Amino acid sequence: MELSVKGIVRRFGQVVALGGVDLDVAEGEFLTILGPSGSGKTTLLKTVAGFEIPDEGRVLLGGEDVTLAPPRRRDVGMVFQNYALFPHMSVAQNVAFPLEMRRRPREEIARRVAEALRLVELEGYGERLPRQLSGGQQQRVALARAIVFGPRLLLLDEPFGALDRKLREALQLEVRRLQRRLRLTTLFITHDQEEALIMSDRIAVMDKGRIEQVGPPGDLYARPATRFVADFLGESNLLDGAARNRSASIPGFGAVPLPAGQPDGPVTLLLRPEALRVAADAAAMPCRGQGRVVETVFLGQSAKLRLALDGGGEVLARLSLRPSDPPPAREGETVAIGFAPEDLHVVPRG
Ligand SMILES: Nc1ncnc2c1ncn2[C@@H]1O[C@H](COP(=O)(O)OP(=O)(O)OP(=O)(O)O)[C@@H](O)[C@H]1O
Repeated sequence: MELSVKGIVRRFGQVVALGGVDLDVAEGEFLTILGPSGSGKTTLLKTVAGFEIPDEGRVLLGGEDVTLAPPRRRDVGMVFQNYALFPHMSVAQNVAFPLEMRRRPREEIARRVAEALRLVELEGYGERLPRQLSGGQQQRVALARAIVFGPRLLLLDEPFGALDRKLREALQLEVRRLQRRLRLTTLFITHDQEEALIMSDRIAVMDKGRIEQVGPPGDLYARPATRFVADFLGESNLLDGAARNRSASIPGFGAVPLPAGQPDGPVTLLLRPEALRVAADAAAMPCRGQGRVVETVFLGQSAKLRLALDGGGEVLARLSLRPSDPPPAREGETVAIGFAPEDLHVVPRG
């Protein structure tokens, strides 16, 4: 493993910011830490960077224990939300800074700075000052500065947070391409689940100083290990029912079949909104109920329907639409709702 975090505990007085975190990041991997505000993401990143010393646990980089090593000894490149470029230095001087610190020869600095600026598509911007650049360009300079010295690990803490949506999407893809091309081992922090799904090889979902689950985006989305992960990553219907003899009775839908090995007792089932069908499309589905359309939201390529179930409770359906499709249902209308049992996922814990 390029980066291994083992049993990290960090307390601030009564607050347990990190409550025993284990994490491995492979060489060339893009791993995202996703979690709500206050879950401990930044504290974890700072511990890896060397700005925080943990109360317990170890940080290994390339097999070497760096838990107590100062940041400059760790060979880690970093980009934060708020640019943090040196305002009085030109773009080229900003990018050259890590190489100057390492006392690299002048020709090497010139060559590497030019190459880094080319990689972030800012050739010809070397003489400008940061304030003469847009927010997105400044973040690209910060990225060039973070990679110019060939770091062993790249740390990104909400680097697109201050940018508008269009620019953020463009930079997300740009960073991803660059990261793949250079095979940079990357630890990325965000609270934006969509961003995590787009960027990552794997996602680690954090809550209250702990990692709830780690896995590829598709796995976490389809098979969340906890209620928190199911809820935090994507939109979800969490249906509480009672399991008995490989089926569960769910209010509004009656008995639905469960996978083998499911013990009897209370069970929480995840049903993603896109698994639901309504009105005529529901007829062919093995599991069916009925509900009243409480709200419809048109989203262009899809529509979102909030439905009040006959048995009490609500579910959210997401229906994909073709341009020629009529509206799927009107508010106030009562419609059939259906789904296939293989789209149910039993949420294991919590
Ligand atoms: N220096 C500090 N002193 C006291 N408490 C701290 C300190 N740094 C972090 N904390 C607390 O530790 C917890 C985790 O904070 P952290 O900044 O790591 O969360 P986060 O997930 O990065 O949040 P955000 O997304 O809002 O940045 C919070 O409860 C925070 O208030």
